[in-house]
Amino acid sequence: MLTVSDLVVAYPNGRVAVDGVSLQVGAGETLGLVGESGSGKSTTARAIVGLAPVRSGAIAVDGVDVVGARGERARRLRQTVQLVFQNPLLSLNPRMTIGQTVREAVGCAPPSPGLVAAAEAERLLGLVGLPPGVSDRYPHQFSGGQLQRVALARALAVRPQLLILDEVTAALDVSIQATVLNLIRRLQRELGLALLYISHDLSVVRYMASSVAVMRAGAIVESGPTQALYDAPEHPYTQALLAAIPTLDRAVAS
Ligand SMILES: Nc1ncnc2c1ncn2[C@@H]1O[C@H](COP(=O)(O)OP(=O)(O)OP(=O)(O)O)[C@@H](O)[C@H]1O
Repeated sequence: MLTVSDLVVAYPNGRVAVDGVSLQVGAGETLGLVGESGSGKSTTARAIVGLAPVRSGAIAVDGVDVVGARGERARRLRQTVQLVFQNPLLSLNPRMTIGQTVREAVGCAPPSPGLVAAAEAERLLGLVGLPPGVSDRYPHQFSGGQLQRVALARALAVRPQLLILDEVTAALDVSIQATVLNLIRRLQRELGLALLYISHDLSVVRYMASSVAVMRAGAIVESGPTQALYDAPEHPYTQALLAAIPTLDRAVAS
């Protein structure tokens, strides 16, 4: 579903934020991308949706080239891959009700006979666990955890095959974090989505991902199946990250 090969991203100020990254996510799989702040995780995510200045390398989403995509190819990509960020307030239009926001996204999905946008928006808001009757409310009337559900509903509305989640629970309380993580796992199972799950938090990634890539200073230093990598990390950087692992696991499991 996603193949990134030797990706180099350089910002206009000359900063090389991603320097030779390669990774793959198969259909229905979850790859975790971990690393400290500034290691280039978000830049990699932005490059995959065509929002970062790629200097060299290749990115293919479901076989479609991302780099330089315009017109119909860009439109197809916007439908196939969706990106959800840490702060949904910044990405949701404050002047639109959440019903309008999700309905608009439903309109970007491939046409489906008999699908009524308003009913589909209601269904999606229910699917992410929001109570009935919230469609007429505005973003500022929701808590952080609820807004992240709205952002997920909007992303799912276009029926993507690949979802990139960038620090989506980092701003949430630990108990809410656990609920949102479980929601994402359930949605992924039910919808068969491929996930690129980005976080600096290794305990979250262990819970979410079947394989993991560890990023440092723009490069992948180690990758492999989650269990094997956590049990026997080879790179000193991975070992240091794992030594500092927090204790979310119990909260998630409860
Ligand atoms: N628009 C930009 N222009 C110039 N440099 C940038 C830009 N965005 C990010 N950078 C730099 O690129 C590097 C990688 O940043 P990036 O946000 O991709 O890392 P990250 O691992 O996602 O970190 P964080 O979790 O803090 O977002 C950093 O040094 C950052 O300062």
